[in-house]
Amino acid sequence: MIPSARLQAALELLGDVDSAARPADAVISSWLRSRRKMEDSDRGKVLDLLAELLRARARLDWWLDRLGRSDTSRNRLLAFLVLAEGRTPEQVKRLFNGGRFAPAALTEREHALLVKLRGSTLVHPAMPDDVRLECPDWASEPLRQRFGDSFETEMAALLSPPTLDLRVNTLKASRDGVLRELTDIGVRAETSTRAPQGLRVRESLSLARLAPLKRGEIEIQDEGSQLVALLVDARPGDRVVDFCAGAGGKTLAIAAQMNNKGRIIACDVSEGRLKRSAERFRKAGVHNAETRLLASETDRWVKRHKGGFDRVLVDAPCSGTGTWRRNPDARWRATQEQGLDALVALQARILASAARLVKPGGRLVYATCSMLSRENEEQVAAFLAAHPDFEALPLRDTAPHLATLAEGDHLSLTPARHDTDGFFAAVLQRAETAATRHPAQEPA
Ligand SMILES: C[S@@+](CC[C@H](N)C(=O)[O-])C[C@H]1O[C@@H](n2cnc3c(N)ncnc32)[C@H](O)[C@@H]1O
Repeated sequence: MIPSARLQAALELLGDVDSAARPADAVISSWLRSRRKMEDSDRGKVLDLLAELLRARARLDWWLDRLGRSDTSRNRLLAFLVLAEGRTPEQVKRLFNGGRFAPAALTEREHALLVKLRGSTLVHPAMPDDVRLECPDWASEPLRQRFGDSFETEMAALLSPPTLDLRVNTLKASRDGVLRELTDIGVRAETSTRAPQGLRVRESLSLARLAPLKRGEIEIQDEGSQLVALLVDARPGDRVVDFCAGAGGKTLAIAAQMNNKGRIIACDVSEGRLKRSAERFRKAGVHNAETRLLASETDRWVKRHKGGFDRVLVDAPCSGTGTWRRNPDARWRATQEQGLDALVALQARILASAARLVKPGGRLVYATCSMLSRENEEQVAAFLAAHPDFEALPLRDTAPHLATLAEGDHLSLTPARHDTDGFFAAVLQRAETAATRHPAQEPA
């Protein structure tokens, strides 16, 4: 594919992402399905460029606004080519040449824009900090409060490209075996530092090269997400609920921990996601998982099964602030759709309802991929205040090998500190019944 054709493909894709109500990864999946014949390397280059454009959005729009231009996809791309890639207006003109697969030829006004931008870079001294750091207004204050002096470092880490992390599915393969296979075909992979079944790939590659992925022997899963699934500490034979299972990423990891023994129920309010999870269970050789579509968090199924489970994971819908490396568009989407207040209220309702499923002595794990205290520590504190039969178990006790990843009692991961997505997880235990805790006091 010639460079101008790749630019045209990136421009079309950016236009689709900008105009869609769906997250960028859903738009990209549809686009990939319609471009099956495109060479892997071309696809990779188009997607890398799209990710760069999405990561630079606030800075590009700042420049366009300063120069009195509208923030169209085309203007963003033009500005990016000069500001981020250092191209001259003449070079851009040669790419935007109106050829068969190339972007339409530059207008005079567009050429003038390029000339005004020539010699500048993405960042300008007059740029407000939040623009420079690509931090949306709604998240700036809570993230500054959360990180204090480390705010800039954390924001900068969220602008770096994400790592490709894999989890080896122990139902089908061993980590050593998969690592050997990947190394043999020249993939630069290494074992994860903390997740026992994790591998990290240190290069940008086409997933088509990963044969174990096709065979269901590995899943793509951030190391942080793998650690959250580990905290559920599900044992073979347990009864487990994954309350917000989505497309089953954590359900798969938990089913493998359970060695396919016992029962895990993947619940969600999204039928589409649950369908995808069921397909993934089949591919991964998971036999102990089933899906349960809920009408809402208070679906009658929850009441009917109260006190029935050893482990309940609530991987709550959240602002996704911890995943901005991976989903740069989420910054500009999260609160447009729901608003942080509404999300926090929903999390509280989900947590309270799902807690009913936990049996005495059982555990409730509350997790988010958010880095905002309101969705994390404050949410857990409010839950504990309203549910005196639950207590928080310190991470140093539930997972001593992960103790250094704790803030207070809970797991707290950030891209800058741990080179994972941002994750939070709290392990909450329901008290045993008085009868089990104090058998001596039972009436004869
Ligand atoms: C963070 S995602 C889950 C990701 C998934 N656990 C994984 O590891 O791939 C949150 C999920 O919560 C679901 N959800 C939203 N509202 C819900 C509710 N009221 N009850 C249960 N699940 C809900 C969403 O559909 C979404 O799939």
